[in-house]
Amino acid sequence: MLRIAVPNKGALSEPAAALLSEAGYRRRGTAKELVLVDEPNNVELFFLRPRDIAVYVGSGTVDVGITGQDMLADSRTAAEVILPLGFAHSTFRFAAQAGEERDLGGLAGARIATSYENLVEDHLAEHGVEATVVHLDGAVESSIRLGVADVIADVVETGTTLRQAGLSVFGDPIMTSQAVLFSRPELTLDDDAAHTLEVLVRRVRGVLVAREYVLIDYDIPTEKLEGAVAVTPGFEAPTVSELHRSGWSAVRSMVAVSETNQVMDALYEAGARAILVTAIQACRM
Ligand SMILES: Nc1ncnc2c1ncn2[C@@H]1O[C@H](COP(=O)(O)OP(=O)(O)OP(=O)(O)O)[C@@H](O)[C@H]1O
Ligand SMILES: O=P(O)(O)OC[C@H]1O[C@H](OP(=O)(O)OP(=O)(O)O)[C@H](O)[C@@H]1O
Ligand SMILES: [Mg+2]
Repeated sequence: MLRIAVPNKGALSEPAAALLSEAGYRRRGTAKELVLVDEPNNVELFFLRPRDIAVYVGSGTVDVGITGQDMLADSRTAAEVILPLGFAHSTFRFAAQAGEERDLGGLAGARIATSYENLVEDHLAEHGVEATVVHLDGAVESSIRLGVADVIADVVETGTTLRQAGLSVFGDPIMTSQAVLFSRPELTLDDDAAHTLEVLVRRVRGVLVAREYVLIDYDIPTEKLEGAVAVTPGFEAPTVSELHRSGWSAVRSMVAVSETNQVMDALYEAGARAILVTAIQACRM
């Protein structure tokens, strides 16, 4: 069986469970269930704190895991990213009270509060800045007002939390992050587990593609086909069939969800009609 570490709490937990469930794996019944054996799929899921997942995977007790790249960096565990998972997108940034922003050099001697101590220390060391890192478990945005730090380094997604605390970011992002499926470097598995991992990766890729792409169908006068096909090249090539009306063709292709409306407009202008968009339920690429 392949052993997979899955986040049990926090921002990663629900999207990770949803992704695995869409990929055909069993969902746990309650948040109290810590281990789940999914016999038909040959996997054992361990629900662990996202911060600990790098430790388990790094030590080899679990084969692969899902966590955030920032947490992985903070764990200082040697890891190999198998697949970025397209959720929990965030940046990791310094922030200070509005008006107190500074450049990286201006951090010398400052007290920096963070839950990602190693990530911050490694970044400071890389840039030759000496500062005091204050470790806090969470809600670090409050630490400046409460007097334990001069600046913070934390996860920023929308920036809402920072704004509400009257803080603003400064300097370049320390890193950008998203959830990833990862293993330890040069993972060796028996044939059975190796095949299960291949299937897992193929299935998850399928879910990501199904989320990011739609199918587009349209009719086009055959003389205008080349122009339209150039707008919808698809992955390999679009499917073109004859319409039961002389001089017309029907085309089917995959298009990125984010570009759907621009593509439909461009197709219409290129002479396409009956342009239909359909969601992809599942796929194997
Ligand atoms: N608001 C958010 N938007 C996007 N990604 C986020 C957000 N908050 C956290 N993350 C990402 O989720 C991962 C786990 O962070 P999370 O906050 O869930 O862990 P934690 O702080 O240890 O747990 P908890 O918040 O439950 O104490 C990190 O990779 C982080 O970048
Ligand atoms: O930029 P935003 O969209 O506001 O999101 C970022 C916030 O989300 C996370 O907090 P979380 O809810 O995990 O609380 P924590 O600080 O206790 O970890 C993170 O630590 C930031 O505080
Ligand atoms: Mg958090």
